[in-house]
Amino acid sequence: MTAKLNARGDVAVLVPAAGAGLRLGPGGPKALRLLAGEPLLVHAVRRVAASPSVRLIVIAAPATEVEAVRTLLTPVAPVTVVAGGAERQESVALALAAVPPEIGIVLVHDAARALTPPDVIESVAAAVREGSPAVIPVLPVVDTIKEVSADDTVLGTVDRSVLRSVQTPQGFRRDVLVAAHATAADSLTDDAGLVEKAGIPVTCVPGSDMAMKITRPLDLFLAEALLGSPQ
Ligand SMILES: Nc1ccn([C@@H]2O[C@H](COP(=O)(O)OP(=O)(O)OP(=O)(O)O)[C@@H](O)[C@H]2O)c(=O)n1
Ligand SMILES: C[C@](O)(CO)[C@H](O)COP(=O)(O)O
Repeated sequence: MTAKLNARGDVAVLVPAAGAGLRLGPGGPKALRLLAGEPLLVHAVRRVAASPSVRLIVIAAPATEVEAVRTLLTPVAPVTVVAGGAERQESVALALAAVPPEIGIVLVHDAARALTPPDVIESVAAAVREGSPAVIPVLPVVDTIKEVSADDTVLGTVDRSVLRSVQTPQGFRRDVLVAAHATAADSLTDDAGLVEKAGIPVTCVPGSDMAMKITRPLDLFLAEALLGSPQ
């Protein structure tokens, strides 16, 4: 059954899903790779659609898979599908262009973080609604972190108490995200980075182990185990 989105919701979620998944190895675009028999994108969109704040979902799909992604997601949730770009940042900008101006809160959420629970999506949206212009879910860093030189000599040990591992969804006031993308001079790995560069404060909220990014082959095994664990 297709999940209905909340017509009274105030949030659009952009789902960049156009990446090749090179680090995952051969097997086609990562968002369409299977986890427990279903594409990662289906897992991700199902959880986004279960978030009561969400009124609109825009997917940036691999350019050759736009129709296939529309067909794939028809039984899952009503979505808008656009062709993504060569870089993640371009895919996000293309999806952002499909958000009507009356939606004031925009979240950007990697298809690769396929198991992110709806409550993380809700807490990011709530923090933007309560007045933060930009919000990111984070986890503490658990390893000791070293700074090293190009020849692998240790230069020093970084104070990890001031570091955070950053997840998605990242949430923004729509005007803040639009301005950050419009003025972006460099390619950055996340959207909050663009907002930081514009001098706008970015607030952290707790992330979740379930929001891990499926990047390497090991991550698929870990995600499959997480799916089977009590959540
Ligand atoms: N041109 C791109 C590149 C990435 N993404 C999306 O951005 C998210 C985070 O990217 P990452 O996990 O690094 O995915 P890939 O770029 O596919 O991975 P790799 O670097 O291993 O190829 C993913 O959902 C991916 O589909 C995108 O929409 N468009
Ligand atoms: C946006 C992101 O998921 C935050 O951790 C991440 O930066 C995606 O990009 P990457 O290509 O894996 O660096």
